[in-house]
Amino acid sequence: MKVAVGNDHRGLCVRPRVLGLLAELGHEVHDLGASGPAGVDYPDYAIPVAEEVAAGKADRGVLICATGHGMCIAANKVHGIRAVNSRDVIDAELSRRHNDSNILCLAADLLGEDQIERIIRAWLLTDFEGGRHTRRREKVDAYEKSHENRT
Ligand SMILES: O=C(CO)[C@H](O)[C@H](O)COP(=O)(O)O
Repeated sequence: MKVAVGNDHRGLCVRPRVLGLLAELGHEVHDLGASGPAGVDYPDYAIPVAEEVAAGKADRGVLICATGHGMCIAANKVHGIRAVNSRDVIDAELSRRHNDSNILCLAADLLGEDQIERIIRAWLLTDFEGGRHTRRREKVDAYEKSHENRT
C-alpha cells in the first residue's frame, strides 16, 4: 500500500521507527512529517496527509503527535477521512473491521515504541468487514456529501 505519514515535533521521537517499519513491511511511504525538533503545529501535517488519502494518492495515513488527538481532529475535517486515535491493538483492529478507518493517529507521549509498532502492524493487516458496517459508513458519507460547500 501507499502510506502517507506525518508527525509534529512531539511525534519526532518515534518517526524513524514508524518509517522503518512501514518500509520493512513493503509499503510505499510518503513522509510528510516534521524532520526537526522545532515546535510546529499539528494541522500543518495532519491536513496534507489527510488530503493525500482523500484524493487517493495514498491508501492510508499514519499521524503522530503527543496525544494523537489534535492530528485526529484535524484529519477528520477533510472529507472522506475516517481517522481514529488508537491506544491498543484491539482498538485499532476494530476501527478497521467496523469503521474502515483510513488514518491511524498515535500518541507518542502515551505509547511505547513497541506498542506503536504492534498497533500499526495490526491496523495495516486488518480488513473492513463490510455488511452492516457498510450501511453505517454510507450514512456518515451521505451526511458529509450533503453538507459539502456549506458555509
Ligand atoms: O498532541 C498534540 C496535539 O494533540 C501536540 O503534539 C501537542 O499539543 C504539542 O504540544 P507542545 O506545543 O506543548 O509541544
